Amino acid sequence: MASSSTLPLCTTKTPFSSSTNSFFFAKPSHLFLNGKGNQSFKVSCTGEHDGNQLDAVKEGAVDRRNVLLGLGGLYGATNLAPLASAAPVPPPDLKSCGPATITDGPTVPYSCCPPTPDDMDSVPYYKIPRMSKLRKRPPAQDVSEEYIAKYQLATSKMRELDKDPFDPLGFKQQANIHCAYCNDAYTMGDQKLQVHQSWLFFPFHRWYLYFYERILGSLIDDPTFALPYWNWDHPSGMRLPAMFDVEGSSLYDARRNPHVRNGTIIDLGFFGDEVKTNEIQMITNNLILMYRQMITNAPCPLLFFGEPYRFGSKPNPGQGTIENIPHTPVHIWTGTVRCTDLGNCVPSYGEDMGNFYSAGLDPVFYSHHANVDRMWNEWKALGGKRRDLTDNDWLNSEFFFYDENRDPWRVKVRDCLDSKKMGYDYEPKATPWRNFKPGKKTTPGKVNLRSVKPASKVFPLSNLDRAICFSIERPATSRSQQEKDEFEEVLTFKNLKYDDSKYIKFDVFVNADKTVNADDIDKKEYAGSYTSLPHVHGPNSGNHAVEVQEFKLAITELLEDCGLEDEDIIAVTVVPKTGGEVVSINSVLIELKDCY
Ligand SMILES: O=C1C=CC=CC1=O
Ligand SMILES: [Cu+2]
Repeated sequence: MASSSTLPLCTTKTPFSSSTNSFFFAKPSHLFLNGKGNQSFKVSCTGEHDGNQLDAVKEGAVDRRNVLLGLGGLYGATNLAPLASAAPVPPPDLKSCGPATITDGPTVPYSCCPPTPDDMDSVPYYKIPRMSKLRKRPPAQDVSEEYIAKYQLATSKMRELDKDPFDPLGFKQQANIHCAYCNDAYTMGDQKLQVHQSWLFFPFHRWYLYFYERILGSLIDDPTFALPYWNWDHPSGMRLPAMFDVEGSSLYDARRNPHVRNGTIIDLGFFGDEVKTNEIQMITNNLILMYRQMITNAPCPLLFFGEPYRFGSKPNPGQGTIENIPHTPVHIWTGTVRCTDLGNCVPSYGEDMGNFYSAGLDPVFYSHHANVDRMWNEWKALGGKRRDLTDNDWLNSEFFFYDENRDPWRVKVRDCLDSKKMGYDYEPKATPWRNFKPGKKTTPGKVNLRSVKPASKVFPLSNLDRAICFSIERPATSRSQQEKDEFEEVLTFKNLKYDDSKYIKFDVFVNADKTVNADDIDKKEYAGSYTSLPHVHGPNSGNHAVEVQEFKLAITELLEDCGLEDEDIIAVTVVPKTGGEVVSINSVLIELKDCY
């Protein structure tokens, strides 16, 4: 599909009072108006893109600078969405379900398509049945033997249904749901559908677990049955829950990394780079990561949920903080790693948990995602600007599932925002990470900026094969609390390019130098990490180059903690952990961004 590379032409018929008023596309679906004070505006954009005539007009009044204007139907060409109108992601058309494409997986064609209803168009919208009693999901490390026996029985009954490979309630068919939605089996317009690396991540997995749990309950005739959550955000849950590690049990999976079996403390940042440290430090690192991903780096909805993903969008627009870490590292830590006979073990899509197509074949997947889902509730409970997105393209996106009666249903994101309304909740467990601000300040005072190159001399960076340290200007200093409440200070890495057949991870520190020990992230200067999984590619897909527009880290709180708020220039250090040699970064800047 030929696509023009220019953005639609927009003109403002706006009685702006001064020449400083201008506008620009800062995100494909958002237009920023640089304006001051109160004023009315009318922006009309006309343009043509791929045969779609665009006519979008938005009127209104703005009352502050840098207003964020969501021009409903307007997209920048980079989004490749139909410019005539924005649209939510529709449910997959099962008739177009095709073979999965899998990296490092089976070489033979692998199908994970579910049985197709006769008439897809007549599949109705699901209505959540009334529940007399909430199902309460327990922390996996605290359940009784009786509960474990019940869960084992339900899972073995589900596995027995595999005797009919087309029974939608079978264990393999249930695992194939994840494969179909993640390994290119479904298309969306002329793109492949992928529910990871975007704002669909949380709602898709919530609906997925909702039906999985109800099917298990129906198999043991217990509508109150609730999945256990792998409580990896609490020190007592930072190991593989014992119930999954009993050989011969229906909850066991032989295809796991051997290190999960001896009660090893999990590394919630694992990307194949074994951190050499002791258990206490690992638990500390894990709690620091949880604090950064739930609090420091996720003050705003899009930073938590992930980037917009609409009808026609390319897959993988960008992941939220929790999908990034700890969700993906838990997958990779649990899945097998391939070791050469020289003992060089690297994660390489290790089944089951480490590969999209097979992750659901490990029963612990559903407990892992139960805790990911619990983080959605915990994040909103933190308050501030932490709330659900209000974009209708998110709210009206849809998925398709079979229920416990083998009936096909369409479901919407907007109907899964409140787990209690869906009939389940989580048994409470302490969240020690809430107050676990990094304690140590590694760099006394300020890094000596005279010995550090400015970002303009370091970027564009052709590869990240070693730690780099650079200085960068801030857009404002000594910001008032009101300004900090209104605009988040964000460190943004622009146009990352890399070979996405590789695992990528790098850590970011503010006001630390290149000698910083990245295995001990209990330091105020640790800002966060970028991670990327190898993405699946079809056969003969050739070049695996991918370009990620932005990687953002919210640093308002970190600057406060490090006593840097009055500095107009700060030092940033980037430490490669996995795959840095194939990463290039075009530029880095610090910007003030509206929290949306
Ligand atoms: O979401 C996933 C991330 C990594 C590997 C498998 C998954 O399902
Ligand atoms: Cu997952």
